[in-house]
This record gives sequence, C-alpha cells and structure tokens, in this order.
Amino acid sequence: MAYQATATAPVNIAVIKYWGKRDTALILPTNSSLSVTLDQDHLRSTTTSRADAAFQGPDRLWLNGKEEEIKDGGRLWVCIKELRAWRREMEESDSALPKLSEWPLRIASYNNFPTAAGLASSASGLAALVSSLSTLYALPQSASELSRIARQGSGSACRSLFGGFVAWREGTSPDGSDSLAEQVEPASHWPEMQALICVVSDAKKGTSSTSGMQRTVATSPLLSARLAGVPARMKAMESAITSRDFPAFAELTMADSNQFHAVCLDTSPPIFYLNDVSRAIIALVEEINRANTTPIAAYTFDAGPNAVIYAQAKDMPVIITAVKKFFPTEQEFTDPLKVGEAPLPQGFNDTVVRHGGWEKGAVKALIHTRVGDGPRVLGESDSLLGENGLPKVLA
Ligand SMILES: Nc1ncnc2c1ncn2[C@@H]1O[C@H](COP(=O)(O)OP(=O)(O)OP(=O)(O)O)[C@@H](O)[C@H]1O
Ligand SMILES: C[C@@](O)(CCOP(=O)(O)OP(=O)(O)O)CC(=O)O
Repeated sequence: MAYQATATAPVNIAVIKYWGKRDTALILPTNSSLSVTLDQDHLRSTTTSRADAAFQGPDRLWLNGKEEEIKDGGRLWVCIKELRAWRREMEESDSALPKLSEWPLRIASYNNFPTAAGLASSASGLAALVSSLSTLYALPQSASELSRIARQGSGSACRSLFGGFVAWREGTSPDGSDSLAEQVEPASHWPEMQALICVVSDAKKGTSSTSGMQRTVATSPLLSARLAGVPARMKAMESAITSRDFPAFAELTMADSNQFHAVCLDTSPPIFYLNDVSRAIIALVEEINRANTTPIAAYTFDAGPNAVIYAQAKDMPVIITAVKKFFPTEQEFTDPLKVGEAPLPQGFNDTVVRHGGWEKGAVKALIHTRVGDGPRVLGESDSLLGENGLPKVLA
C-alpha cells in the first residue's frame, strides 16, 4: 500500500534580508527578516512524497531528475526526521492510522527555474518538501509550526510557507521554538504589488549564502551596526505594507539591499555579489525614481547579481520600458501579465546608464510576476513519481 502527496511552494524575495546565524545547527538568525511571496503561476517548486511499505532501503530524493544524497544529520534529513516524528506521535495515539512513519520515502522535486542561481530555489524547494510531507502525513500543525521545520532546511524557506508579505521573527529561545514565520498581510491586501526579475546570471553562484553569511558574522565590524538598525526597519516596513505606502516600502527595500551588500563588502575576504550590470540597474531605478519625484520602483539583490524590481502594477509599464531599452535581453520577453509599456518620466537623464545601453544579453531574461499565495496541494495526476517510485521527469 502506498500513500503520496504532491505540493507546490513559492519563491520569496526578502525586502529586509536575513544575513547571519546565531546558531548554525538550528538555523537561528541574527536578525528578523521580511519578504514578499511571488506567484507560483510563474516560479515554483513542485514536490511529490510517497511512503510505501514495499520500498527497500533508505529514503531517496531526486531534484530535477537527479538523485541528491540525503546525508545523515544534513538539512534534508533533519526536515524529514522532524516531520516523521510528528507522524509517529499521531500513530502512537491512534492505532487505526497506517504506520507511514515506518515506511521508506521516495521524494521527487522539480524547480521550474534555475536551481542554486540566487533565485531562492532553496526557499521554495524546502518549503515544497515540508508541504508535501506534512500533507502525506496528514499533520495537524499550523503553517507557522511547519515553518520551524522548513527553517532548518534553509532559513529563508520558512517564509515560503505563507503567501503575501511574511515576517520571520528571529525569536529569543535557544531551542529555536519561537524562531518562525508569520504572515504580515495576505497577497489580497496589496495585489498591485508586482516584481520584475532581471536575470543577469543563471549560473551557480560563487559564495553560497550559508558560507557567506557566516564569514560576515565572523569578520564584519559593520554587521553590528546593521543588526542594531533592523528592528526599527522591520517596524517601518510592516507599517509601510499595512498602509500600502509604496514610497516608504521602496526606500526601506533599497536601503536594506544596499546595507546587506555593504556588509558583504565589509567581510574578510570580501564577498561581491553585485556586478557592473547589477550596479547599472541600481543607477537606472534611482534615476527613474528621481525623475518621478516619488519612488515608483524598488530594487533588491540577494546573494547574486540578479535584480528584483518591485513596483505597483500601474508603474510596471515604465519600468519594463526602461529595462528593455537599456538592457536588451537575449530571450525575447513575452509578458504573462501583459501590462504593456509606457514612456519614461519627463526629465529622465539617460546618461546615468552607459551610453545607448548595454549589449544584448547583459540581462539574459526578464521574469514578470506578482505577489502570490502560499503552498498548494495538487492532485494524484500531478505526481512526479512513476509507479516504480522513480521520478517521472528526468533532467
Ligand atoms: N526543489 C528542491 N527540493 C529540495 N531541495 C532543493 C530544491 N531546490 C533547491 N534545493 C536545495 O537548495 C540548494 C540551492 O540553494 P542555494 O542557497 O545554493 O541557492 P538559491 O536558493 O538559488 O539561492 P539563494 O537562497 O541564495 O537565493 C540546492 O543545491 C538543493 O540542495
Ligand atoms: C540573501 C538571502 O537570500 C539569504 C538567504 O539565505 P539562505 O536561506 O539561502 O541561507 P541558509 O539558511 O544558510 O540556507 C536573504 C534572504 O532571503 O533573507
């Protein structure tokens, strides 16, 4: 007898960044963070988990058709172990339940966008794993309780268990019980919020977030100044979101991204995630905002050169026009949200970006999406596992 569940989970892009751990084993952060969940219609991880008494040997997992080792004591292993323990508790108190916790697992996952390229695949991937397993095991735990498990898979993954605008509260407890995610506002609160992802590079990045942030904690004198300011910034960001104050949201988002990259530069040896194209995108957005007098766009960069530009739907046509003009893409851009284009603001000074713009392909592709909801449970027909327990989609 086999039981299985398939779930999808979204990507989230932080506007107040998580950068630093106070406990590397439990993944407890040095500061709270806040993110926007992006629409799974465009970017998602899909995961099928199956438990079968007939499976032999240890649990196995495939990512994009390729087997990944579930290392003893590793992050995937910890997430699976904790969810299985919750299932076991249920089975112990209700003998009618099938003993799924005793059966080996087969797990297949698929990301519909580049993995490990600074597009937050570990966040959506670990959230999809936790969602599919908690559905398979019929766990009663809330999304916030599940976020504690996802956090141990990858810190930022805890925020992908919710849609909309999501805070990860750093917590104070040494055991991590209060370091979890909660929704600040649902997607429906500010549906005009959209994101334009400028894919500058989809190659695997040089310095992983995990090792980069620990080097910052160990060596950056600037980090303590950043940490002292985050609580006030979190408060201001939550109030900007609650009151749908885009200019305030934009100022805080850009300041936090710049401060995060400043502490990276302050790390020894320094970490450079931004490149010349990233900096040119910053200059472009700053100039659009200057010419427009109030900010209509906000850039933010994670641990890589790709830009995410947040803007409201009404302003996205201007942003798309500007980005396409100065950064002609390799891949033709067809906008799924079909917002169209619009002229640049009066007084826009195009000398801020290299004369005439960048060569084709400096920005490889554009992904236009919007704020979206949390994990979704799919049906049997969406299973990624074949009857034999091996993945259907091979890379
Ligand atoms: N769908 C998935 N299921 C399980 N694990 C995944 C999945 N997608 C990604 N991962 C894990 O996350 C790793 C990539 O994480 P990494 O932090 O290096 O990149 P990223 O998430 O794209 O970037 P960042 O988090 O810095 O924005 C993969 O090598 C894999 O171990
Ligand atoms: C820059 C960031 O994207 C860093 C994300 O770091 P990870 O969550 O990938 O790190 P680990 O907890 O070590 O897996 C900022 C953010 O998402 O808040």
